[in-house]
Amino acid sequence: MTIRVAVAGATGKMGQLALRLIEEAEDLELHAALDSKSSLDLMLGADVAFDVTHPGASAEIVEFAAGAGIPIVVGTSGWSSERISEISAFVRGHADAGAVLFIPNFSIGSVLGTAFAKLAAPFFDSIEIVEAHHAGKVDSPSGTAVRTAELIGAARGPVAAPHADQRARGQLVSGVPVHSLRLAGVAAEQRVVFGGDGETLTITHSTLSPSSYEAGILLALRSAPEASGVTVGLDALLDLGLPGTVR
Ligand SMILES: NC(=O)C1=CN([C@@H]2O[C@H](COP(=O)(O)OP(=O)(O)OC[C@H]3O[C@@H](n4cnc5c(N)ncnc54)[C@H](OP(=O)(O)O)[C@@H]3O)[C@@H](O)[C@H]2O)C=CC1
Ligand SMILES: O=C(O)C1=N[C@H](C(=O)O)C[C@H](O)C1
Repeated sequence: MTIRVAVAGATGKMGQLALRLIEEAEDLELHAALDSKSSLDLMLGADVAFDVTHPGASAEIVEFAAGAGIPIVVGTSGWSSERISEISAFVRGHADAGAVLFIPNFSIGSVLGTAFAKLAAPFFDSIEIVEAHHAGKVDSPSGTAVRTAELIGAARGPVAAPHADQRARGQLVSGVPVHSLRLAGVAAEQRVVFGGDGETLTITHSTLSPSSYEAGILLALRSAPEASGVTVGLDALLDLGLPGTVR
């Protein structure tokens, strides 16, 4: 069966990547390509919608697609668990709502890095995240850092974050200090640093090329038609084979 995909954010870097993947895949077909000026009605009739736009635009796109019964894969950042809860309530309240798959990071290395961080979290009292992205990124902290911090917070409760009221100590997300760098020359990188008794552990993931997102985008697009409700994270679509699966 061919899956017809409507791409929101089609003129952007991620949107262009999605268009190429859809063109190359025999089981995917482009239904519509939307930019910031497009009517969302263009999505109607698609089997799956793909949102890679702007944190300020994503909620309207997600609600439109879900409300129209179109499953949507959301790659746009800026979705905290609090905002996701609002969409979950919306989906629960609409019997015919399309499924919503929030994927903070399509890269398998990043997903594993987050899973390893969740695994390590109960063993360390000091945990901080340093993320670096290209200078054009409009949101901070990154969606990946928010997701990682939320999973760490859920796995262990509060971390030790001395003097967290000082601005240079970062932004607390689920009690975890997150430091965001925005630098020319960088694509994306995340370091989760754990401080213990006489030791530190650092889990680093570096995105070197957008090709790292390709397999995850294809997996999410192919999974969406069969999905229901709200899913968060590519790990939910993968068998990571780790204890304490990252949910
Ligand atoms: N989940 C993941 O693995 C990844 C997620 N991302 C996230 O994806 C998003 C897009 O990233 P990227 O492609 O680099 O961004 P770009 O700036 O390259 O592209 C943004 C796209 O969104 C559109 N857009 C901007 N504002 C609006 C609006 N108000 N309504 C509708 N469409 C709008 C733009 O259209 P126009 O041309 O008309 O302005 C453009 O097509 C970001 O949130 C980023 O953090 C990025 C990489 C990986
Ligand atoms: O804007 C980006 O580039 C990225 N955004 C996502 C995020 O906010 O985590 C994913 C990836 O880090 C690239």
